[in-house]
Amino acid sequence: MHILATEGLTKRFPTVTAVDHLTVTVGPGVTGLVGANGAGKSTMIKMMLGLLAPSEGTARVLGFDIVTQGAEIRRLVGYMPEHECLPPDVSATELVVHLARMSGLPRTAARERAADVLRHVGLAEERYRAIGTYSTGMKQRVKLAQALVHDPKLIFLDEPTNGLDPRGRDEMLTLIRRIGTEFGITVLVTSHLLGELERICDHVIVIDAGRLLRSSDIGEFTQATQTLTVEVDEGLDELAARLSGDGQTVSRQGRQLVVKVAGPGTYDAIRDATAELGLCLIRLEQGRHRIEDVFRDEVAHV
Ligand SMILES: Nc1ncnc2c1ncn2[C@@H]1O[C@H](COP(=O)(O)OP(=O)(O)OP(=O)(O)O)[C@@H](O)[C@H]1O
Repeated sequence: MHILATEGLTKRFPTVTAVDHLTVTVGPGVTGLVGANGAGKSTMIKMMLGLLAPSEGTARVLGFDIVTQGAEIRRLVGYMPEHECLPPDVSATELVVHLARMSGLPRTAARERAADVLRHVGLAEERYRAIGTYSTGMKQRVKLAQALVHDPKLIFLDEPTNGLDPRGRDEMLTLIRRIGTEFGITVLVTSHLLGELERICDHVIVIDAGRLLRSSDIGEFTQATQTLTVEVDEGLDELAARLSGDGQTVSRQGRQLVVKVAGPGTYDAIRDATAELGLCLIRLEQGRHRIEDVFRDEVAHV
């Protein structure tokens, strides 16, 4: 079942075509929309919300037409915008309760629902403090909470990890994955950082200059390769020499060795070599294609 489907969707601004004949579908689960800055991700989301009219083409979100049924779509969809847009003088609780009331919830239900979502996104006592005093990570959580408060079927998250430090980024990604799996809400999340979506998405759509480069399940992006990545605490050069001498094809990548799998004997050779050299094996893992590799290769072919 398609949650969202576009057909030749195009948006032209006076000097740039932001979205260019995009035909794509999104199903349930967590989908990543990936592209460099300016690729057209935010423009695409604004069209999906019925806030920006397409120049050409059509699209349906949850079965509703984006041109004529924007209000129906916004009733069922949550939106976390990219840019800072929160009023500094009110608390997270006040803002989220207010937005719950605006979406039609009675006063008591709005309070309860706001408390629930703020707890889910990890805002505790600070939710009573003015938003102007929050860190970037806390503000991102408030933006996420307001996107969830009316119990949407689908949410659009525009660069939710922007401005976060590595730990905040990690926590936000875990939260997004939970929203997709535990709450059963379909998620479309954008990022210009290709690698970070690998962890949380079921499906990835890659766009470049408004055009579709690729739309695939995550497994197809990160298929197993016929290599093993080996990491030891020290003695990497010794190990490389020993494995090469043993007839294995070995290359060094930073602090790791990449060993071509010639057959089951490759695993034995690595085990025996590390044991005989008395090295401490930290990692032995099957190599995988990373989204970055796929993206780089496909952009190179455009
Ligand atoms: N209202 C507008 N008027 C004119 N040009 C616009 C407008 N909105 C976006 N653009 C242009 O359209 C292109 C796509 O912008 P968009 O914001 O959709 O990209 P993006 O992939 O979301 O990137 P970013 O993460 O940097 O926002 C850019 O060249 C941008 O300058």
